[in-house]
Amino acid sequence: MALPPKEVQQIHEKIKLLEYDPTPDAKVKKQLKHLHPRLHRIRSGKYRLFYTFEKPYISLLALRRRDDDTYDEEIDAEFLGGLIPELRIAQPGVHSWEAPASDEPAVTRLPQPITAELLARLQIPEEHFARLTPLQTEDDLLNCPDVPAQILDTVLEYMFPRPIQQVMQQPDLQVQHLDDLLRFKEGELIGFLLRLSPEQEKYVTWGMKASGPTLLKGLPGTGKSTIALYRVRALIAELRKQGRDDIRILFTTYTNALVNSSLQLLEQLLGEDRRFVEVQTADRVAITLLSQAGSAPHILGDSEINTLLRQAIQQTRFDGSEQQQQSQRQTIEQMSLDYLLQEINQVIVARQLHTLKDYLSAARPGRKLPLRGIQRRAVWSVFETLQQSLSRQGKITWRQARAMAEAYVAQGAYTRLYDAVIVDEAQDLDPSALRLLVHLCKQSNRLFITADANQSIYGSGFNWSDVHQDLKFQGRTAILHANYRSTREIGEAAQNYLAEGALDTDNEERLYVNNGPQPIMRRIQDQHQQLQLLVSFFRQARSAYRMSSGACAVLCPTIKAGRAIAEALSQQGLEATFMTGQELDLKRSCIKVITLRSAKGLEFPIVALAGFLDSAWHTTMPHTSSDEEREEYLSLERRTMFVGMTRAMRALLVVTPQDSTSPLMQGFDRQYWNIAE
Ligand SMILES: Nc1ncnc2c1ncn2[C@@H]1O[C@H](COP(=O)(O)OP(=O)(O)OP(=O)(O)O)[C@@H](O)[C@H]1O
Repeated sequence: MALPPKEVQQIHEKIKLLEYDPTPDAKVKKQLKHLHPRLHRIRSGKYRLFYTFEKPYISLLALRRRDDDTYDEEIDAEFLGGLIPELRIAQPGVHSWEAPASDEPAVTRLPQPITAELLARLQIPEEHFARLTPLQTEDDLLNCPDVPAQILDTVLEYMFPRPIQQVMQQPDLQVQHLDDLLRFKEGELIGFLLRLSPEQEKYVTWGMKASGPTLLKGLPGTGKSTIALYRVRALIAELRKQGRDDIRILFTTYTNALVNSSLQLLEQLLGEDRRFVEVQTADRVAITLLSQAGSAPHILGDSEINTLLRQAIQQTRFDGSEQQQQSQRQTIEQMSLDYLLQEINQVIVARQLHTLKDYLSAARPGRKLPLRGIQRRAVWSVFETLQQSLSRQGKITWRQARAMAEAYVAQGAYTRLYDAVIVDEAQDLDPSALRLLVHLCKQSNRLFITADANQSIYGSGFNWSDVHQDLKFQGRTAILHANYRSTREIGEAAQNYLAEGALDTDNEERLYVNNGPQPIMRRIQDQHQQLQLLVSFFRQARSAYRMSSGACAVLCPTIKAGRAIAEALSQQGLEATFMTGQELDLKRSCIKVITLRSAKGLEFPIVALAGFLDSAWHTTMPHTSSDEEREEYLSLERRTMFVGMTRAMRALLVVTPQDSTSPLMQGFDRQYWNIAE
């Protein structure tokens, strides 16, 4: 991007030459076996272009200038670089960055000034010039909150070229025609598409002509969402082949934050054809349908439901003999409010059980606490009281809204069905939301679902075919094994932590493309220690990976802990913002502080899990007297922690309270985690 036009032309010619024949010729093209078995370079005037090749691809890794006083060998060696020295410590123990002295980071000056001319060549919008040109040091660039993270990263990348080890770990982007490189430089092309692995490529079109829907499973970071997006393109191509030009495809994500990022990728992937696709959360689909059906429901918030449920428990009159009534009351009192609400939501409302008889014989997959007939009667009575008070107030819950939308479509009242429906992150969808999506799809073989039960953080899993008879995936379930997001060290440490909370143990075989330092677990005594730790970790990781604050995230158990951490970090000069799931703005170049739950589906290069000091997670368990309920709760929250850990791409720190007795703060094995007090 930063090259002057004459040199661009020259380099372009050299790439053409490679396209024709990349093999070494002992003159311009040379193999650099001593640095890496597959590494080559081609000379182009003062520049060296480094590449690898493997039919049918040539991977262009970097372009380096050779100054008059450097030898080729020197530039090659420098270019290869090393792994990040400070973070590479494999032995447990205190890192250099934890020592108090590291609070005063060494100043690294930029190798050349940031000029307006340079910024223009890098295609950076002029509005940012005034903010960028005065910057002098690496730290200035890393911590420049009012410029978008992507822009800072472009300048950083130019100022501090990455060692080849890091470049090789970055995803491969695919260029269809060489001229696209020039078009990109001129700003006519927004970006390039990711090159999928052959395995992933296969699942983009897999089972499209089968007799039923397809399910794609896989560990975190294996590319499920990516494949789902590429599948949209494949479906459009297929429908076009059939002569269709009025295509309608629905792509659903779990959260609003994922709607935005999926839309951006679809725009890049589809260009004009983006108009054929609607991207929504399943809940938005349900609400839109209900308002089209003429009812604009008033939906209750979470805290309102808890209050109503408490009142319902008080008001419920249980039936039967005195003894039976007493035993029912006891059943309810011994259950935690959360567990009772989940029972009502997941088992009764979501499965649309309309009578006590249905509930008495219902399967309750994933629910560990067994409920006998008399106990189910008790739950049913509370459920009925709750329903009555809801209808008196003219309000409904989210679960009910989804169930109503499903019933509306199932009756055949809605005719604008979709040619294809893609459901990403289905593991936490309400059964009735899933059924709604099944009904909305014209043909069951155009339904494509991705899910990872181990990332289920709201419910306790379900059997697909219990949800809908069309959701039988025999012979149409695929599992992805290669993790492209996290390093092996992070992935394996997270898996080891998860062990007891796992719902799906199919994924024994795990592959990784990236390596890095072991994730870090530190036990702290107070808020002050936590803050010091976070500040040094982010400072050091940011500079080790040369990424701006926008690459960093703190994931917290509660909103309260998140707000406190964001404020404390900002006071220490590390701009940080707490964002709720609704407010999430991934482009902001500050440290994002979010809850563990709203991090679902997202990813960040540098992640810390913190804020457990004041949280119920480490002190108390919910009021409960049964082991089963406790076990179910713990495995759910363990999965939530697991989802948080697996958001990290390169560096992960988990901060836990030193005196915690909660099982959630245990289970860190020294074989996988770098642990110290
Ligand atoms: N073939 C590939 N090469 C390089 N990077 C890839 C490849 N496939 C996926 N990725 C990257 O890996 C990351 C994870 O992909 P994605 O979000 O699709 O995974 P996922 O399975 O949906 O993850 P999760 O279930 O944890 O949300 C993304 O940054 C994506 O761009």
